[in-house]
Amino acid sequence: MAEPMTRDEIREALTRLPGWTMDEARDAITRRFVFADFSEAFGFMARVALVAEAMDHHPEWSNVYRTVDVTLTSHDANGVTRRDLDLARAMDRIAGQ
Ligand SMILES: C[C@H](O)[C@H](O)[C@H]1CNC2=NC(N)=NC(=O)C2=N1
Repeated sequence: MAEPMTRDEIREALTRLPGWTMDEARDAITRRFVFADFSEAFGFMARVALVAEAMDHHPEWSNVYRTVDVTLTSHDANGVTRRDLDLARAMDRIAGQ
């Protein structure tokens, strides 16, 4: 089982992922992405889905029109691991935000 990161380690890593915040209650990191319209939002999700599958690490997310709310946590570690940070970085790159 992967080891979860400490809250201090997560906090330090999030200084380089400014759009993301810690959800301590859920031992996760979260971010809200807002796009120009639904088509952009869904295109983002489609591209992220392929990256997540390739990483074998998947987001918990919901989409309402042009907004995508994302929660990342590592289920097998019951907490945040480097895989969550890697996926967050990939999502930011894909979103261009
Ligand atoms: C069997 C499969 O490899 C595992 O369930 C992977 C899939 N995607 C995953 N995604 C996330 N977020 N956490 C996991 O622990 C995880 N495990």
